[in-house]
Amino acid sequence: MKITVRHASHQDDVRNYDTTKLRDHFLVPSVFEADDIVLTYSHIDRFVVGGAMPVSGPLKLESAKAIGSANFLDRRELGAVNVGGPGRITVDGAVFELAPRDCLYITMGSLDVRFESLDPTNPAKFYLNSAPAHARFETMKISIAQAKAVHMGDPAQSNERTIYQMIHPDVCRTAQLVLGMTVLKPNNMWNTMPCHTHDRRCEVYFYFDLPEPARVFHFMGEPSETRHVVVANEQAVISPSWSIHSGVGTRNYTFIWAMAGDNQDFTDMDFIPMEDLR
Ligand SMILES: O=C[C@H](O)[C@@H](O)CC(=O)C(=O)O
Ligand SMILES: [Zn+2]
Repeated sequence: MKITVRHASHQDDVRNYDTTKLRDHFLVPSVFEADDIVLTYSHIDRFVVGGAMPVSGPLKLESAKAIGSANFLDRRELGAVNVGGPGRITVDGAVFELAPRDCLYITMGSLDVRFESLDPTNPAKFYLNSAPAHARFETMKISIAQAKAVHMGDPAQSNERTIYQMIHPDVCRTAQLVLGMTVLKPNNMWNTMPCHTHDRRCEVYFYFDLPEPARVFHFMGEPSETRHVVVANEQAVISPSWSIHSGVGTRNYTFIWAMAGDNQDFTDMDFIPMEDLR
C-alpha cells in the first residue's frame, strides 16, 4: 500500500498557482495500480482518496503512520465503488460481491478488509473514499438500483444526467461520508453548472467512462477567480470547501463525487449566479 500526504491550501495562495502546482495540489493523476492500494491522504477534511486494484490475488487494507491507528478503520469509515470488472470485498469474514458500479459502505471498527477480483483478465477496480468517523454503522452494499436516482438537466444546456445518491442519509447511515455517481447522457457534457460551493463540506470528484483521448476540463477556485484542471480517464480532483466544482467534457462521461464535513445535507449548497463567475 502507498499513501501520499497532501496539505490544505489557502485560496489566496492558490490564485498564484501555475498549472503544474495546481495539478500537484489538487489532481490525483493515478488512482489505480495493478496489485496495489494507492491512497492520497488530504488534510482537507482528512479525506482519503485512492484505489485498490487486485489482479493476481487479494489485497488487504493496511493502516499507515498517516492514519495513526492500529487498523485503518479504527476511527474512519470507507466507501468503495467498483469501476472495473466483477469483484468481491470481504469485511471481517462477510463477503460482498460487487458487480461493476456497485458500492459498498464499510463502517468504522471493521478490522479486516480485503479486495479481490473474480477474473484477473478483467480486474475489479475499487475506487476508495474515506473520512474520519466517530460511530459504528452498518456495512452495506448499495447497487445502482438501490441508490436514490435524481434526474437533472436538459439537452439545451448539454447537462442531462442522473445523480445516483448511494451513500446518502436516505439510503445508508454514516458518520460523515456522502457519495454518489453521476451519469451524463450521450451528447451531454456539463456537470454542476450553474455551480456552487459548500463551505461546510469538501468534495472529491473522480471522472471515468472517458475513452482516450477524451478529457474533462474540471473547474475549481473561488467564484471570482476560477481555474481549470484538465482531467483524463480515472483521475480524481480534490475540491476544497471554498472552491467551485464543475466540469465540461469533450464527450459525455461518468463521475463519482464524495463529500465529508459538517453536515450531510446534499442540498446545502451556495449557488453562484452565472454572471458572478470570473
Ligand atoms: O454537492 C453535490 C455535488 O457537487 C454533485 O452531486 C453534483 C453533481 O453530481 C451534478 O450536478 O452532476
Ligand atoms: Zn458540490
